[in-house]
Amino acid sequence: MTRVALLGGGVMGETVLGGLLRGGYAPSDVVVAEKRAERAAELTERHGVDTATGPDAVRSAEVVLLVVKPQDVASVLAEVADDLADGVLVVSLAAGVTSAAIEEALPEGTAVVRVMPNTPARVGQGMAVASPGAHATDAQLELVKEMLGGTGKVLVVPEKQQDAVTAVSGSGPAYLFLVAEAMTDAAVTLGLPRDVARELVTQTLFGSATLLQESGEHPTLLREQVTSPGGTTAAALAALEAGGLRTAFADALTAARDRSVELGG
Ligand SMILES: NC(=O)C1=CN([C@@H]2O[C@H](COP(=O)(O)OP(=O)(O)OC[C@H]3O[C@@H](n4cnc5c(N)ncnc54)[C@H](OP(=O)(O)O)[C@@H]3O)[C@@H](O)[C@H]2O)C=CC1
Ligand SMILES: O=C(O)[C@@H]1CCC=N1
Repeated sequence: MTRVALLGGGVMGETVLGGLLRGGYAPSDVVVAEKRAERAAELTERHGVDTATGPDAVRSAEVVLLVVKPQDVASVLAEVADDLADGVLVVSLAAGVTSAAIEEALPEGTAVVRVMPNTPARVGQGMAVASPGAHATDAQLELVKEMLGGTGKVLVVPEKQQDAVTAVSGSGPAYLFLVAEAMTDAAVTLGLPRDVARELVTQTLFGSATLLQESGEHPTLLREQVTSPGGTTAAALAALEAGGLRTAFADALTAARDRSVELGG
């Protein structure tokens, strides 16, 4: 199996690690470099992986996964640049940071692939979107797709689309969790017990996403099928439109896209 160094063992680092292990990687194939010692120990205990400093982790790695905050990418690259193995593939999961900026910080010709994952990868239902940098080969892109297979779906797009992708699928789970929270609170306000409200909301989101996925039908059609003339749904949708839901989503995704561009500096 490909030898992997994972730099940054936070929320997304552990999520990707879980996906690798689910996809057939052994804990001995992966070494993690994580700044916080207690967090590194936690990852060893939970997943059985070794931890090391950044330079030690990358020395024998064929693939280096960069999973630190965008603001920390430059410093982590400076830390490991001299220790990268020949022919290494660097895969960055950092929002906003371009493959060109990473290539610039590494030895000439280093292969880079930029990826935007999301947290449903924790349960194997992630959406990861990959874009090859200037020096990544088709075989390296295939390797990335294969490596991320255990996290869920993987799509390849031109890198110029990555800031918009980040706004949609990268940050997207947070919007839907906010909807779940808001619906649950509203259900409690209507008098339902909280555990019942939570189950109704969770299964409704899960069922609706599954229907959208499996039917292949347009969301407008599926929405219309729920909306009986003069009924309850029409009343609710009118209130959501009056509350500016569509504009709020358009503004939210634009703000996320703009922030991604900004993080790329
Ligand atoms: N969370 C998400 O849903 C998604 C995140 N991403 C991207 O993934 C990346 C990581 O995000 P996330 O996991 O949420 O962030 P976290 O802050 O949870 O994880 C980053 C980890 O890296 C550590 N770290 C910082 N510098 C170094 C270093 N030099 N060597 C080793 N470890 C280091 C941090 O320690 P410390 O906290 O002490 O700095 C922290 O534990 C980001 O770039 C983000 O844009 C992409 C898509 C979705
Ligand atoms: O909020 C963030 O910046 C990261 C990137 C996408 C999801 N979380």
